[in-house]
Amino acid sequence: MSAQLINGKELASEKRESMKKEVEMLKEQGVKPGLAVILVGQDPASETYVRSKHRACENTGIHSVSIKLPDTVSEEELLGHIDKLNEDDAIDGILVQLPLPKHINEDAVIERISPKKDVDGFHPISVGKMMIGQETFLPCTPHGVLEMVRKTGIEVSGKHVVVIGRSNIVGKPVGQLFLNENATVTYCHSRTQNMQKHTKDADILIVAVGIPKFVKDQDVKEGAVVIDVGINRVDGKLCGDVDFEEVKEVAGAITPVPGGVGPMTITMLLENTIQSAKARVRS
Ligand SMILES: Nc1nc2c(c(=O)[nH]1)N[C@@H](CN(C=O)c1ccc(C(=O)N[C@@H](CCC(=O)O)C(=O)O)cc1)CN2
Ligand SMILES: [Mg+2]
Repeated sequence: MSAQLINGKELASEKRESMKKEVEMLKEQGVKPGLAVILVGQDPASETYVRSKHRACENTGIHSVSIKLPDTVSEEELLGHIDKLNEDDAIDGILVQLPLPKHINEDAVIERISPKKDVDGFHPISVGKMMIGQETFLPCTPHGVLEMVRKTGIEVSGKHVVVIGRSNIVGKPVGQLFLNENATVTYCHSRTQNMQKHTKDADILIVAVGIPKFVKDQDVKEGAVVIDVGINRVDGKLCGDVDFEEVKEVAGAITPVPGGVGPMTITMLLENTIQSAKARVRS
């Protein structure tokens, strides 16, 4: 393998160590950061992610509250839970695990969360602030991606960043975050013609397309940084959207799956929760 491995698990645990200290300092000032996680239904992957979030909170000293609702819950009842959490002074961050069952309007749910507690960074106010470069909660996966690229030590300013995927959770915001860092950003998606022409020109290639091993060695420029946001289960095994075995021979640096972007997503959620608790201290 010629590429540098960008180890998300390691970076996440380094960051969590310094977060523990920040939480201790907040507690000395009488504030214990609190996160509420709402899970609707019993999707096994979502249950795993929610468990990981609670475990990460526990290890960092953050108080976490779990609200589990059946997949038959009405939108109104779910919104009622959010209203209560918005008013709860012990809660600094609220998140609703996505995806939600089809009968619930995801946009309405996200918009009900107070922007002051929007630690996922999905609320239109948070998204708008990020777009115009104002301080706000940054969405966790895109922020984790930026931190991982920073870890490689390569300068982002002026680089060509190509994003494959345009979801509201990852693709669109990750491109915006890199634009805010003065990168030149290209988005590729299902309607893009001659995608390889774009990907082959990327200094930093970010892949969030949801197709196992979609990116092959011939799609990547020699020495590029390749960030794989995909998490796919194939024959009971996890793999990303990048064909790791092929691409690692061409890339300059690459993230693995598992152990890459995933652990950083949860770490950036902790960071947002701590940021929100700090705002509580100041208020
Ligand atoms: N409300 C939200 N919903 C969802 C988000 C989100 O940020 N907020 N992101 C994803 C799921 N997600 C967090 O919620 C998440 C996904 C993956 C991982 C992770 O650590 N993955 C591990 C592999 C774990 C496994 O065995 O499956 C890895 O990549 O190493 C953490 C968080 C969608 N929903
Ligand atoms: Mg090949």
